[in-house]
Amino acid sequence: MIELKNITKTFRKKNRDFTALADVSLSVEKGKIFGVIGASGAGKSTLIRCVNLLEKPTSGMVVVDGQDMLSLSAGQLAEARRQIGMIFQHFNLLSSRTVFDNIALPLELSNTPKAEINKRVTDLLTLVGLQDKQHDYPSSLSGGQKQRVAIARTLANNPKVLLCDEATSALDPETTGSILKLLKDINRRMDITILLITHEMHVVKSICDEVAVISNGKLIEQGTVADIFSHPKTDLTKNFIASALDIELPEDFKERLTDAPAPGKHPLLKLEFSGHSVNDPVLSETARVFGIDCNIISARMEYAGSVKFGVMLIEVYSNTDDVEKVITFFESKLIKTQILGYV
Ligand SMILES: Nc1ncnc2c1ncn2[C@@H]1O[C@H](COP(=O)(O)OP(=O)(O)OP(=O)(O)O)[C@@H](O)[C@H]1O
Repeated sequence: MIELKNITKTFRKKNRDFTALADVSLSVEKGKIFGVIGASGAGKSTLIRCVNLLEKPTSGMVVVDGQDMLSLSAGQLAEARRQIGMIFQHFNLLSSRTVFDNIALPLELSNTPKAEINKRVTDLLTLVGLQDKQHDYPSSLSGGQKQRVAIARTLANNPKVLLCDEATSALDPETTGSILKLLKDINRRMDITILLITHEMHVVKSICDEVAVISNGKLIEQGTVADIFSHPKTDLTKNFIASALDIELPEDFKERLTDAPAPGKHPLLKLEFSGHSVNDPVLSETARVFGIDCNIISARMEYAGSVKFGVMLIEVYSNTDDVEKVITFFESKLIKTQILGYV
């Protein structure tokens, strides 16, 4: 449905050429959700804006639903863009129009008959769960409600593709979850292909089928979410995954945590499981082999396909010498292990 082939984009900055995208190629199959993740300035916005030619690539090819976008006339491009919806971090609603009228706008612009507009907008309001807000103005809505209006508005034209430019970055975690669920629902029910950009791996983990990691304008890794999560190759990808899995030490432990060992305190270890880790019952083996008990303080284990990955914080009931043996044992199972301190 979306194909970017060898896209390069250079900007002229202070009389010098700056390469924002370098030879980027990606392909999104119909009906899939594809995420592009990267840090600030990596080139994510430039990349997604190349799909509907809000940004014209310096070289390369953009094909959407079989159409070579760069070969279209202005009229054909306007028509093609109607098939490509886009939502933004800051919603871009018209403050002088009600919720209903914001959603109706694209239909008015395409001269849709009034009765049809009423029916379509009412259906869309139901789809995004905002029937009771139709007469309200954007200023009285929460961020999540504003994004629902923006989603309904972009769906009014029945697009085949939805581009999401950091669509949940301005929202709190709970609202983010509900918007991601809505996007997944739209993808499934309406068979809309979604390309999203984000700097948050949990967004990718929640709804994407495939992911590409962008750094300095280059795609440095791409594959299915299961593959990338279970076998990340680059440090950047590993860091993004770690941020999606990060777990907090409970307050009580934070207060008691010291850097140095002390009588009566136990080492607190952080174990990181990746797709490379051996899937053995390591905690019970530790107890059996070394006679050392472990207490799980906090854990977050996830599965990508059949591969387990995640983070676990454990308290080890042993003296300092013994803990080195335990760490060596975990490392032999390819579980990355670190002493966080003593509690
Ligand atoms: N119109 C422009 N003119 C000059 N440079 C630009 C232009 N647009 C983007 N850039 C540069 O291209 C690089 C990539 O920008 P882009 O906005 O695509 O990054 P991003 O990954 O979306 O970042 P963020 O998450 O902070 O929005 C940046 O260094 C930016 O300064």
